[in-house]
Amino acid sequence: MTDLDAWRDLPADQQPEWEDPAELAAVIAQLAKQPPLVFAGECDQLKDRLAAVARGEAFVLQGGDCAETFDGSSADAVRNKLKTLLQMAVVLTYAGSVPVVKIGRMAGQFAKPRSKATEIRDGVEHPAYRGDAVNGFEFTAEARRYDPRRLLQAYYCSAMTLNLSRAFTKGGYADLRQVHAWNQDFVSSSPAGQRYDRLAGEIDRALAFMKACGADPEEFHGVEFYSSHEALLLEYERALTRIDARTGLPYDVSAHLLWIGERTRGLDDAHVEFMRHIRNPIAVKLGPTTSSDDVLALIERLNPDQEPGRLTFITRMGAGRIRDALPSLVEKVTQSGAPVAWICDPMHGNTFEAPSGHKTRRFDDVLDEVAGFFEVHRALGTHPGGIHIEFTGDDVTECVGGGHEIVETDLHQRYETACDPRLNRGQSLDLAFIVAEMYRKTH
Ligand SMILES: O=C[C@H](O)[C@H](O)COP(=O)(O)O
Ligand SMILES: C=C(OP(=O)(O)O)C(=O)O
Repeated sequence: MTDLDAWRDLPADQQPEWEDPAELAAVIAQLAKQPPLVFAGECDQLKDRLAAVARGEAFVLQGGDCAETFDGSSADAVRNKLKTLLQMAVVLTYAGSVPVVKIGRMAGQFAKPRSKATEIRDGVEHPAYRGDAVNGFEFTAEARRYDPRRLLQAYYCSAMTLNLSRAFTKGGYADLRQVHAWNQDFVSSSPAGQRYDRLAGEIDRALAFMKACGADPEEFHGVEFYSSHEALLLEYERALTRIDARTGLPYDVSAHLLWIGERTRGLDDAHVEFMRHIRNPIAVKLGPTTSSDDVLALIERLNPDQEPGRLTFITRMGAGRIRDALPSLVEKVTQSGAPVAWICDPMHGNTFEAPSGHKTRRFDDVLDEVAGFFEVHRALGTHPGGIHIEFTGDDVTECVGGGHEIVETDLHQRYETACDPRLNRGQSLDLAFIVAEMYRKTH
């Protein structure tokens, strides 16, 4: 058994108990023959970018659906998400004056850890929905059956999404001269759209000025875009791990960046063991109960050689906890000298159930957690390295508050998430403007 399989002997949480091991084995054998979705050289490039973030020279914008779905892997849905991400990135770059590393929570985010193994509705119990890679969202025995063939479908949908993303980000759509075009369907209908349009006007003038001066850099005509997802289903991630011909080292070619979730970051558990051996840049989610010893031990296990850009921490403490829970972690890591990037996920510590039964989040709590993140880093003289959000490019009504003032009784109108509530396009843009302002004030 190689190092890449050592996780098999360790406890692995959140793994579906597939009914038919032979069927799983056949699917895994198929997956192991599929072409890589990303290349090791691209993963190394992202590692370099994240090293710059850890040094305080760039900012990460990471986001996408809570749970991608097979039906949602359409050209329109992918374009809308990318468009929103690009708009947010432009706001952060221009108003925050910082290079932005753009990472989609896209092209692979098909598996979800759940708090409960089953769901009960009106006295009927079925397995919980664990993401389209595992079972279907519909509440029937058939849909909720764990079906390993879905892993192949997750691979194909990831390939499709990544192909579209590469085309959109390199094929002219992401050209900075399109800053107005990304907003055309949005401008008059929303305060965030109007504010964005004014900023786009300033960018247009700056571009015209630069062109008149003879400067038209290549970076203005496309963007670097990276994919990421939670490395939850270890059989899937292992099947997509390949030895890089250049270096002879293993990379998980299912995405550029993989992260370990809050529920599966046990030091001696399977997820940490698997991730220790792949050479991608990786991240770990840290919830409010994380101790500084946990963090130092994770660094020792996952990045013993202190490779810059290899390890990012995504904190998700909750708005009420971040100011107390984060400082000691940042202090201890800083004292240790380990080169880590810190990113704030202001979503996962701020979920609650509305009286209607919808899971939701308050936009103000999201802002407050980001504000707390900036305050802590400012006080400690460390770098607030980015944000990790759940958002969509559509006008859903899943989180309350924001410029359009969605209230709890509006949630049913367009509540479309397959798992946790996402910011809609207006809320995402509002957030980008506010974060840009916070960033500028810290620097
Ligand atoms: O996205 C994160 C988790 O999968 C999600 O918050 C779990 O939700 P649950 O508590 O409804 O299972
Ligand atoms: C499950 C997630 O988050 P966390 O591990 O932080 O709960 C997630 O980001 O989908």
